[in-house]
Amino acid sequence: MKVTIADKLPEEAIDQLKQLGLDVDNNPGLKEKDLASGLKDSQILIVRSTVVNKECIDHSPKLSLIIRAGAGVNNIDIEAASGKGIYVANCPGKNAIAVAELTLGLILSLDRFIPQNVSDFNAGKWNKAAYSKADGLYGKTIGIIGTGMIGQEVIKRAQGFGLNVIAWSRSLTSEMADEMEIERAGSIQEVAEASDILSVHLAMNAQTKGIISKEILSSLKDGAMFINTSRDGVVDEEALYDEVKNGRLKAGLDVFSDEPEFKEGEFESRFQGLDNVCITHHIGASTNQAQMAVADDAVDIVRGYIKEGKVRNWLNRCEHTESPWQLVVRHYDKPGVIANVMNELKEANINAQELENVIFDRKLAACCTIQLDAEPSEKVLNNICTRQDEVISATLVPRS
Ligand SMILES: NC(=O)c1ccc[n+]([C@@H]2O[C@H](COP(=O)([O-])OP(=O)(O)OC[C@H]3O[C@@H](n4cnc5c(N)ncnc54)[C@H](O)[C@@H]3O)[C@@H](O)[C@H]2O)c1
Ligand SMILES: O=C(O)[C@H](O)COP(=O)(O)O
Repeated sequence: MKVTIADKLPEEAIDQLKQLGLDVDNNPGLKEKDLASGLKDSQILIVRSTVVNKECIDHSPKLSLIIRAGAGVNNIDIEAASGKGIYVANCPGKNAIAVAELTLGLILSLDRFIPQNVSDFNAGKWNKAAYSKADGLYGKTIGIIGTGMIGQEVIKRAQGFGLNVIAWSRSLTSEMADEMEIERAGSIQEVAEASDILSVHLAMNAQTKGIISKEILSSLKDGAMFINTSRDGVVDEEALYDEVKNGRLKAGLDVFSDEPEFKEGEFESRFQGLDNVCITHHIGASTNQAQMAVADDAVDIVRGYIKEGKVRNWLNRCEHTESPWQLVVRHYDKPGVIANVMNELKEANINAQELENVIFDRKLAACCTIQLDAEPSEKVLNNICTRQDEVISATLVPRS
């Protein structure tokens, strides 16, 4: 089995994949356009931020599993993968601490002018007067949008700095907020109005696109900080640019819309040269600790897939099949039994949506559970049970 790696993974992970007996095509320089021509003979593709588009999926006949070695999966066309029966999985939480650490770094940098301090020092300029105008963080309020893995790690670190925390998240309950010792807000707007610092930690998807709108940004206090280490698409970047250009807000960003696809080289951004903006190179996840943790997780997903046929962190599984009926067939474990059951269902024009077959100790008998899109008639059930040398029992269970 062949695995293609289209981003940089630690050597240890490459070795572990080889030890699993895989043919490893380690090609970290591959870009979206390279992948778009397809992977002719790879069954598994591992990426970090490299885009896996529909063309890649349509032109990769053997591809069966795509792993995002990281958290955000907006670089993968999941809809196209689902249409071709390709598993998509990610490695959630493994880089959350690293991103939280960077988030605090951006906040401290903006408050204490750390990048400008260093850059002036290196240029031989001493400027204690200008750089003694920091406000300090203690006792201020940070607003957290999205209390997932990263949001929660940011909360702990912010509390360590003596910041008060107010948060909004779609699934944040009062009990959870009490446990985290934070204030729970009813809306993003409410968080923005109360915050000296607003930090966003949402996944990027159709519902969160532009969720940090012009109105949200304009309801931040004068001089407030806006921090984004999630994805550029969650914020109205035009509005953000206006707010930082006119000097009303400060921004700490690890993600922005014209982020280069290449790893090293010249580039231009409208955010360059603004003193109230601190931008890093999408390095939230790029500590050794996080990269090792993510890579270990990716290897473990591959291991589970090739050894047990199971995909951990499987993202594109249909959670709710409409199958109203479940057929449980206990049967003798020999060739053709399930095929005969399926044939009876096919004759009755009944579709089997999900199927699981498990085998008992002694390897004589097995149990097959099949989710059906329609109710089989008595006649179909009788036909299945008639093969007494194959079927022990067939029971129809309505799924509620
Ligand atoms: N800068 C980096 O290097 C870096 C590293 C890791 C993750 N990230 C980004 O940060 C994001 C969050 O990562 P995480 O590990 O905390 O993920 P997570 O899955 O634990 O949290 C995601 C959060 O987004 C919220 N969310 C998702 N869909 C939503 C919707 N439709 N409406 C409202 N809320 C929604 C969830 O409720 C949750 O609070 C990732 O998706 C990724 O884009 C960036
Ligand atoms: O979603 C993520 O995990 C991050 O954005 C990390 O991106 P990277 O793997 O390209 O560093």
